[in-house]
Amino acid sequence: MELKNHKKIIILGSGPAGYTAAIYSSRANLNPLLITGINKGGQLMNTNEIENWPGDFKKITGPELMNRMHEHSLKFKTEIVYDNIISVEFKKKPFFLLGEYNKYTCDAVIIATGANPRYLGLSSENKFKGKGISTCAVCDGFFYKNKEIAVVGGGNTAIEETLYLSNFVKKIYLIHRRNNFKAEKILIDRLLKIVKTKKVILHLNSTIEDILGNNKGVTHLLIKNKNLKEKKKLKIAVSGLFVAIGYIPNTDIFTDQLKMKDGYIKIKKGTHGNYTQTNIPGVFAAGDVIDHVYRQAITSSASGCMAALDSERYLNSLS
Ligand SMILES: Cc1cc2nc3c(=O)[nH]c(=O)nc-3n(C[C@H](O)[C@H](O)[C@H](O)COP(=O)(O)OP(=O)(O)OC[C@H]3O[C@@H](n4cnc5c(N)ncnc54)[C@H](O)[C@@H]3O)c2cc1C
Repeated sequence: MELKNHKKIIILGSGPAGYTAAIYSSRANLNPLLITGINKGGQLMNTNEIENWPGDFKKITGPELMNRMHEHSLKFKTEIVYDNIISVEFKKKPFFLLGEYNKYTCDAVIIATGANPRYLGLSSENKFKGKGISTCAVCDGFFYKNKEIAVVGGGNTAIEETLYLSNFVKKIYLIHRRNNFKAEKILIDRLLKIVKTKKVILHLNSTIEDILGNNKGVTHLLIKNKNLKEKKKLKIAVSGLFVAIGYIPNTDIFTDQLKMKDGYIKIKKGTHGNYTQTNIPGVFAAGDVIDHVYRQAITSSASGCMAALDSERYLNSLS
């Protein structure tokens, strides 16, 4: 293995948070190295339609947007390498990162390794990803105006997504495998109010057995109620399914190094709000890897910018 040059700053991840951090760090003359990870471009590579990136009101695909971020980072001379980090040592200085192809050392690091939505695991789910299957109501809900859709899940996210979607879709079938919701009471109360209006139909103790459709996208779901003895499955007509069963932050390699909460990297609170600094000075984190609430391209980019500025201040303090 060739030992790469020591860097002032290394950015892990090539999603909106990583590229934004790279653009800011390069323009601050920090000569950052950005390591893309296996999924170059991040989560947005899986979407064909983005309508909420400010300034891009004409249809733009995820790969187009991420390619532009890549070009933008290169324009300011960010060094970009394709590698996947498999272990890190943050308890000693300089920080050490072991990739599949190379070893790296640096004075500061920005972790922007993102998160991945959890899916149900049905083979039909893969077939309809981006064609009726979504994991983000704020991103895709608008495409289902006045349509009948389903949401699956029983935690805060599922209920929040249902409440959000109920503002513009015609009807929502909320499918949950248990009898009770694992969400905050205030959310459940709001949900039950809408259930009374029949805009939301609950299918509790129920699982999705299959997703049916045609070449245009999802048309029906097959649902099984676990309490009913008969094997008959219910077929409901929907044009979209929002899978809201959680996210898995990409933080396995940091578990014995950094403080975490529910798998997300914990950042310090400061006098002016949240910093992007972790419990280890010099290690910063940005984007979906620290955020289980907003999970948007723009919020990830914004925290990538904050991490770049925070790390610049940190590096200045060393000299
Ligand atoms: C299908 C879909 C559609 C979406 N549509 C929209 C939309 O329309 N609008 C919107 O605002 N948001 C949308 N989102 C949400 C948005 O994509 C995310 O909020 C955003 O991508 C998060 O950016 P990020 O940079 O934090 O992480 P990610 O985009 O998750 O990128 C993480 C990066 O880290 C890298 N990485 C991971 N592990 C390692 C490692 N060990 N070593 C090195 N690198 C690593 C990965 O390769 C990847 O490049 C959508 C999400 C999905 C899944």
